Amino acid sequence: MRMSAPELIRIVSRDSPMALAQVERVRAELAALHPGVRTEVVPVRTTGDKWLGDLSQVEGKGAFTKEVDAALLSGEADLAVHCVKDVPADRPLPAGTVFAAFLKRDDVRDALVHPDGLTLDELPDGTRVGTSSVRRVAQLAATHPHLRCVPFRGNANRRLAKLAAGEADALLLAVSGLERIGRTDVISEVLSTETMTPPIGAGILALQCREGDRALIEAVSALGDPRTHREATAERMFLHVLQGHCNSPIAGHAQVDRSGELSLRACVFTPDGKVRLNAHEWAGRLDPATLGTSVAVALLRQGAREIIDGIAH
Ligand SMILES: NCc1[nH]cc(CCC(=O)O)c1CC(=O)O
Repeated sequence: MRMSAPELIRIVSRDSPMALAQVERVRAELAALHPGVRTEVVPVRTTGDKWLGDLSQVEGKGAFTKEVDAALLSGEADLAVHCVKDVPADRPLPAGTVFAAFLKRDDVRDALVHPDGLTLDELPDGTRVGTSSVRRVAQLAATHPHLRCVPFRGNANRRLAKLAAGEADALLLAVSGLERIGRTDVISEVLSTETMTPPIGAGILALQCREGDRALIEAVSALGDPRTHREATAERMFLHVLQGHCNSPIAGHAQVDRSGELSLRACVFTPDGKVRLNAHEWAGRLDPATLGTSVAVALLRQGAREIIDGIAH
């Protein structure tokens, strides 16, 4: 039996400009699919937005999702929009919630932002690159050891403002994030995924609902993209099996190619970038979650556990 779509959907998300732009995308896609449905936005400020110090001191990654999940579970809102990248994968989703859809994936690549338009290879010795991401720091240390990473947190708009104020000489930011806040004009170079392997879930938005909300789940599941679903599933299972923490330099990119084949390329680094473990496998007849498991096991066999557990968090 087809249930009728709810009359009102209250959408909760972080209150950063990027997060609110994400919500507008969801509202536009919902309006196209269900013209009769009204939507309301419930913005919340998360611990990760308030705390600009080291994330490991505020329970790591859940810092960007905890308050959003709470609003969903308490019934203040019906639908949460998350960057998959910010949703912890080492533990299950909060009990009572499910992903109802993964929206079509955006650009997965990172961009260099340099005020004078230099590329990564053109940056002079000692250039201060603003990033707090252990994944970006480790990869830059390996390939561009003459650059100096300086801790840089806050939402993308605030990071651009801090760059303009001279707190760093260059920045690394996700292309998809800059697209969402309408600031691709600041990009001086888009880095290939070989130069900078993306994080798990890069460029993917997930819609999360209460598990029992069947009518809503049915109404929003049509916004999901099957190919993105396969990629997100492989990447999240990979991270789940590795049990990485917020200070683990882990990167991974699953991709469905033109023939429909799913592959996953992933790496684990030491924080100084001196050791890099690599694995790259095709799914063949494996389902996406099993591919994620297989790639994680390949890295564990190479010593990933020792690297991850050896990093303080
Ligand atoms: N850490 C914040 C965050 N969470 C998701 C994105 C980018 C957008 C995405 O990958 O969905 C960003 C900004 C960045 O890393 O530059």
